Amino acid sequence: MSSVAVVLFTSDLRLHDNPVLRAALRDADEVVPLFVRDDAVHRAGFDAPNRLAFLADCLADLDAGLRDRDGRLIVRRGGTAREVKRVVEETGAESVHIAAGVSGYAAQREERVREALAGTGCDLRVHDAVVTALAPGRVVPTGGKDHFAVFTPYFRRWEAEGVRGTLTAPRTVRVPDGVSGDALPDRDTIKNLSPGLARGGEKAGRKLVTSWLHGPMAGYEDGHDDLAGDATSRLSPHLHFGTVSAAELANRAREKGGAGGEAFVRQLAWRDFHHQVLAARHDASWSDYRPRHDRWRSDEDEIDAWKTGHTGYPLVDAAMRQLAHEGWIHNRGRMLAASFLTKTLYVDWRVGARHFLDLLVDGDMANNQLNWQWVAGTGTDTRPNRILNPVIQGKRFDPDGAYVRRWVPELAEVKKSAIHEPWKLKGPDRAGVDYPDPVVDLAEARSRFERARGLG
Ligand SMILES: Cc1cc2nc3c(=O)[nH]c(=O)nc-3n(C[C@H](O)[C@H](O)[C@H](O)COP(=O)(O)OP(=O)(O)OC[C@H]3O[C@@H](n4cnc5c(N)ncnc54)[C@H](O)[C@@H]3O)c2cc1C
Repeated sequence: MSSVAVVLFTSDLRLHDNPVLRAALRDADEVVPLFVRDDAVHRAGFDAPNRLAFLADCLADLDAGLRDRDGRLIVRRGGTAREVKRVVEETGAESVHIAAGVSGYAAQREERVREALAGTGCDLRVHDAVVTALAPGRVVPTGGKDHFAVFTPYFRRWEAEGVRGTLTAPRTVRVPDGVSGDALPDRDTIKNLSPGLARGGEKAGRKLVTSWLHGPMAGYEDGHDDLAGDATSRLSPHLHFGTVSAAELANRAREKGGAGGEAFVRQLAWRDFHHQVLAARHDASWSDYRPRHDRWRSDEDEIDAWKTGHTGYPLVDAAMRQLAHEGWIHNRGRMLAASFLTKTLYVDWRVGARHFLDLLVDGDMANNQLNWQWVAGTGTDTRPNRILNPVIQGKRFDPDGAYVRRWVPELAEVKKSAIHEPWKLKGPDRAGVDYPDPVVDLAEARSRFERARGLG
């Protein structure tokens, strides 16, 4: 009789460089490639339409890739532990393989699967360095701490440790007969999608990687902050869903080398850095990593102006409108939008993080929550009280105003000298522009924040 293993796909929706799939294929003659659409994700409001649509693409592509290899994807809906147990009982599987996750949800899911399998004779095997390039906890600071709280020393150790080797995709995946699944989710039935949403799937991800490595990555060091140039990889949703492997990407970028390659690999280490923080501190998803005793403001009109891109600060508004349109924002735009909400308006970072999670196609517990905390000064930033000024940021990172004009069409005709300060326009020039006055005065907002943090 053939032996069977289950591969429980989670944030690793790929066939290339997938240690989970490879290990299952080594263990058994036949493999059940399983994805469970867990009701808990829905209950937590984490299946936002943009991510659900991207996920639908990923699952369809994974299924197609498996079919090319004589297999298929089994999708089930319900509780993950219950569905895994059912598949184990139906197939007599002797092992279940899963990637180690970093969030509280992932830890709980793993625990529930372990409990469900207890007494069945089927082992749970958890694989590291699947979701991240380097496994969380693989490098730790001297002195007994379980994670790094500062990026630079982490990065030194990350680089010295090196990333595991890349694995090839399997040629054949034999799936036992008679295992039933639900229909794949249908992207076309998902409502409230951002109109400019990217397409998901491993094929799309690998294509993007190849064109990135052989082209724009060379200019990444100089160009990564140029908002209008849009010269970053846009690989974040693929890394989030695991259609692109972080380890393989780091290896390939390193091989390609150059200043662009090095700068890009450093960003992948930032991703690992936030993941190792969350793995050690699940509470940092929604609680201050370093409490500053903030007594946040909550003005609904101001929050609404921020969400809809009507704060009167062009660069903030451009970023927020890009979010609504694409479900994605350039990193510089994310930093500015988050600084404006948490420091200029002095609104709780959780309000902003929730809104980003509702729209971002790459919305991710580690990267979103910990970057929000970093910007809010409740996280790992060693300068927690810095405030980004939207006018200065605009002049520096969008000097011609091309990014603002792209996303805030009301300002399309405004001349370069006033594009980041349209309130300075006079008479008919101002009257002809249907754009709000600033929601807050920057100097007053700065004093308010500094007082609140006990600095002034
Ligand atoms: C407030 C805020 C919220 C954010 N929310 C998310 C999120 O939900 N999901 C997410 O993937 N990223 C998030 N980021 C990090 C970063 O903005 C995005 O990863 C990046 O803009 C994605 O674009 P890219 O793929 O073109 O990045 P590139 O510049 O091409 O970088 C390559 C990869 O490195 C990683 N990376 C880059 N910058 C960071 C960073 N600061 N922290 C962690 N990883 C990084 C990402 O995986 C990215 O895809 C957030 C940043 C801020 C300031």
